[in-house]
Amino acid sequence: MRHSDWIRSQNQYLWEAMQTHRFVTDIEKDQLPLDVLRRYFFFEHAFVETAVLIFGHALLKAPGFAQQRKLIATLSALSEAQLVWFQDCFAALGIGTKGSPLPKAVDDFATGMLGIAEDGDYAAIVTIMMAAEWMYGTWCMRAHQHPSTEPMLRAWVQLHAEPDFLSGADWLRAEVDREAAALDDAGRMRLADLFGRALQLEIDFHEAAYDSTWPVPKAEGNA
Ligand SMILES: Cc1ncc(CO)c(N)n1
Repeated sequence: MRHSDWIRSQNQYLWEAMQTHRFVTDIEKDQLPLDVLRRYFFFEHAFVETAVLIFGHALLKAPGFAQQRKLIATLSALSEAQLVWFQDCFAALGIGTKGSPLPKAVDDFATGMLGIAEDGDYAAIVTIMMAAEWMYGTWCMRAHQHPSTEPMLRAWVQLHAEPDFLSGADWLRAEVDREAAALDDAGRMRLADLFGRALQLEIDFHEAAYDSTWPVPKAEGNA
C-alpha cells in the first residue's frame, strides 16, 4: 500500500464526510443554489492569496530543484490563470469584489492551512495540499460525468477533473509517498493527523457557503 493510501485510510471517515458533503452532492444532483455558489466562489477567490503563501512556504522548504520547479509552475498558475478565471467568473455571476468580513470557518481554513505551512516542514505542506487536491480531483471527476447546467460551475468542476490538475494532485501524492518512506511510524502518524486536520477545515469551509446570514456580495454598479 502506498503511504498516501495509508494516510487517507487513517482518515476514512473524514474523507467520506467530504465526498458526501451536501456541497458536493448538490453539485452532483445539479441543484446547488445559486447564492451558495456565489458565496463559495467569493470564499475560493479569497483563498487564492493564501494558497500562494502556502506553496511559497513549500518552495522555501523543498528538498531540491526538481520540487522547486514544480512549485514555481503551481505558483504561476495560481497567480495568473487562476486570477483571470475568477475575474470572468465574478462577472458572469454578478459577484462583487467587496464583501462582509469572511465567516469564521473560511478564516479558520486560511489560518489553519497557512499555520501548518508556516510551522511545518515540507512533508507537512505536501500532505495538506495533497488532502485538498486529491479530495477535489476525486469528487470533481465523479461530478463531471454529469456536467452542471450552470456554465461557471461546470467549467470549475471540469478544471479540477482535467489532466493538468489531476497530475498536480498525483505529484503531491508521489511527494508524500517519498517523504513518508523516510519517516518512522510516529512521523507517518503525524502526517495522517495533518491530513485529517486539512479535511476537517475543508468540510467546515464548504459548509460556510450555506450560511444564508452571510450576504452575497453583489457586483458594483449593477442592479
Ligand atoms: C477550498 C478548496 N480546497 C481544495 C481545492 C483544490 O485545489 C480548492 N480549489 N479549494
